Amino acid sequence: MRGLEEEFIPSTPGKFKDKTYYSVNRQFHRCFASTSTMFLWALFLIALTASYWSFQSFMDSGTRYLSSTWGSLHWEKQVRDSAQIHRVNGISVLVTGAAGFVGSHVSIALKKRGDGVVGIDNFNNYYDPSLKKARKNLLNSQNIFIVEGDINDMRMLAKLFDIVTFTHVMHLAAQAGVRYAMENPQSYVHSNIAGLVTLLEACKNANPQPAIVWASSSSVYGLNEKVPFSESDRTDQPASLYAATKKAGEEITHTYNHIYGLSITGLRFFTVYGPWGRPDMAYFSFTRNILQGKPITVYRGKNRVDLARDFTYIDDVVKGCVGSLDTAGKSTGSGGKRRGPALYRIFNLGNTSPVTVPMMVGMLEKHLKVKAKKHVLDMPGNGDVPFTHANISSARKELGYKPATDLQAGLRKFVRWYLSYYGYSQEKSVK
Ligand SMILES: O=C(O)[C@H]1O[C@H](OP(=O)(O)OP(=O)(O)OC[C@H]2O[C@@H](n3ccc(=O)[nH]c3=O)[C@H](O)[C@@H]2O)[C@H](O)[C@@H](O)[C@H]1O
Repeated sequence: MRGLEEEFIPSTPGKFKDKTYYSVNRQFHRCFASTSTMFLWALFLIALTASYWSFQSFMDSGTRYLSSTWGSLHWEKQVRDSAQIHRVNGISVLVTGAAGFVGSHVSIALKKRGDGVVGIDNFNNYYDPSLKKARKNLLNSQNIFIVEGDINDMRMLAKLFDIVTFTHVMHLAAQAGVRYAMENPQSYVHSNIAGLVTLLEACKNANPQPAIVWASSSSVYGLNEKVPFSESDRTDQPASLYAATKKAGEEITHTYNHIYGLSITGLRFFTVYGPWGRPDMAYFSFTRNILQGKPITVYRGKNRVDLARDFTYIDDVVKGCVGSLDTAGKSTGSGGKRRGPALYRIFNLGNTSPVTVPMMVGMLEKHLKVKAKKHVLDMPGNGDVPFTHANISSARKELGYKPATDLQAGLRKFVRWYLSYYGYSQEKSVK
């Protein structure tokens, strides 16, 4: 006897003979109504749905394996290749904020001497993201891979530590800028507090744990009036939310050192400037406005005293960062517990020779060969401090830090880069 399905469902369309069509059709309707046929149809529909879902998941995993998004095999290969160490006793460093100003410079310096470097950056639009993309392209050309992601993404961080045994983390991702904190306070909490804690959690969980070097800020000295600023001076009078989040970062990292044995080095950067710099900073935006014939606003302190900054050239800061990584020692924790004492250090990375803002403008005018249209304004209560001045004796002793570029020479290099990057004719503007 033939089974029902063989009887009524042709294996190949067109096999039915005309003379049997009506009787088959009658039987078909009769049988379709029968319970067993219903059951077969239901089975057929279930099988169809199941194959649709497995096809979908096949397509998803295919995309995962082939694409460059995080977690894919291709992505993992890029991360591993970038983390490869090419020198004896080299280190493998996860650089956060790698498409940023200091991050891009530090990444290149490490890669050049043969260390493994993997970057991470969220490419946010606090300032022109095309500059960050240009820095990224520069890093890619040096075989440094930058993961596009946020330090608040714990899963992604865990994945990175799963793929690579990072010996160090250079944590430079942050919401920067003193005055912007009044416009967007939440962004400081998101990056400088929540993001920092997420990163520290990932480092704490890693086995072995990396040593951490991270960017604090000269702004933690706030209203401190004792000059020059030493690391032991009071830092409990921040003048801006930015400063407060950096100060909080110093306390938070201390707890991770204390409880989990993470090696921590906090670097208080003093108004870092130079080629590939940040467009939101005064020297950068002044250059743009001067070249475009637009006015610049120069703030002035109480009693008409000029504001001053201990402007620090990027190459000097990079040396301080690399020196910190090289002397950081090991983290001692494992399995979420501290197993011995680990270093906790804080260093000023400044230049030790403050320059007033009007003097800085004069240097730019000289290099650009254009007079600035200055509007002098009393400093509004926007989080600014009147002056900064670093005592760098600790960094000199412990890191061999020795700033070598004064503001005049550093701004010349910056202007040269600016004119070339933005397509100005160099002969006309710079000596
Ligand atoms: O050391 C730090 O930890 C910080 O350094 C930097 O902050 P600041 O020292 O404030 O630099 P920056 O904005 O270039 O203003 C310089 C001077 O120009 C004055 N200034 C500024 C703008 C303006 O329009 N006019 C003006 O006179 C202004 O009043 C000030 O006196 C980083 O941005 C910050 O992220 C952080 O890293």
